[in-house]
Amino acid sequence: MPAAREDAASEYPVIDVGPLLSAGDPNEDVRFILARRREVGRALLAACERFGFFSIVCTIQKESIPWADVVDLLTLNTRDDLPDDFLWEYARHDRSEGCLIEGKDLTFAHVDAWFSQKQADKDAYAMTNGRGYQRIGENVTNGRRDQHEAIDFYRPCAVSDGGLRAPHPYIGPNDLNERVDRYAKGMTRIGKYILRALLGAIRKEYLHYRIADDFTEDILEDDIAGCPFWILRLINSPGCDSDGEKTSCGWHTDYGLLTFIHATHPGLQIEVSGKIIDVPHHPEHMVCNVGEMLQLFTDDSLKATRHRVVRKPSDENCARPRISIAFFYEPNYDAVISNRHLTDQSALESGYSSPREVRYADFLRQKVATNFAKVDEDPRA
Ligand SMILES: O=C(O)CCC(=O)C(=O)O
Ligand SMILES: [Fe+2]
Repeated sequence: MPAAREDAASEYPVIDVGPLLSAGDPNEDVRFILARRREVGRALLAACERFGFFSIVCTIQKESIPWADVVDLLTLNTRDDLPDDFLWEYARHDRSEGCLIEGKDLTFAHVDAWFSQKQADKDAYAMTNGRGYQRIGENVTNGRRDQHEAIDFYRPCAVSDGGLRAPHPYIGPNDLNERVDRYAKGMTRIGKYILRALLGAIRKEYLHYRIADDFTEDILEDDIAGCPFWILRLINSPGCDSDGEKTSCGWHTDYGLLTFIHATHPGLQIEVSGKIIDVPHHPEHMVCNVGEMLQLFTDDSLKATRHRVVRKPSDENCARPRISIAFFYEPNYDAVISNRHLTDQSALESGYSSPREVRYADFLRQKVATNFAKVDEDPRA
């Protein structure tokens, strides 16, 4: 194993994406602002190539802004253009009186409250067509039952093709649907800023690649991810006792462009160059990882890394349930994703790369079908 890989765990990247989300000081020379953004793009690219995973923080005006506030502020701001000066204004504001928002954000407490209902009440919203509530053991990875319960929400769209698109599942008389929609709106923006920074870095750095003429920072805006599908998955993983580990979610890769995970406790592990790394947990960090569609789009240069979630007796508060909010930023539902925009020239010449394409909706449907595949025992037994 190359020496550079040996201390991979200690080099797990934590990236400040503040410069992408805020224009910064209006009095500052715009060249410095752009240079800072390019630097973030390069850091994101290096992280995606080497780990396929990284954690993000948002610092504005030397202050670390909690993700709940970032997401809420991006949701409130209806401007579509970049740069966005909203967060800069927020950081200048006296926040001693608390959050500016009227409490519409999606918090762990909301998720916990939903899962704390009686089993029969949750079962009333059981999953249909990929959306809705799943009991512990109903989600299956690699033929094994995952030890978590979850609710899946999909981007609300009209059902037009008999596919997985549909309105939200009905999940009971509370405002979780509304909170999910708001969270998704803010997270979609964050996903878009990060993807743009990544594509910009690729164009500058990938001199050894064949880059299609239409490959610009805007390429994802229309047919590929102009109207991105999303899945928001609320997950409750029971704690473990001193008897041993509990696999909340088995080894897998994610399907789409980028995944964002915000969780109450540690448990996420990734496999990098054959080594298993515990993703450092920090309550203010959001974990981000590359999905299979982004790996395909970049001709495998960005990695959809295998990961799992395991509750370990050695982790702090291991007996407590772990709540996670996983936001999957996906391509347009109907997008056809191919590797034609970015081709590793040497891999093409040596026969390691060939043209590939998939229709995202077909890919997703097939993946969802596998996730809830039958196993021998009855999950409700
Ligand atoms: O619960 C988590 O932290 C992540 C779960 C996960 O990897 C997934 O749902 O794809
Ligand atoms: Fe995942």
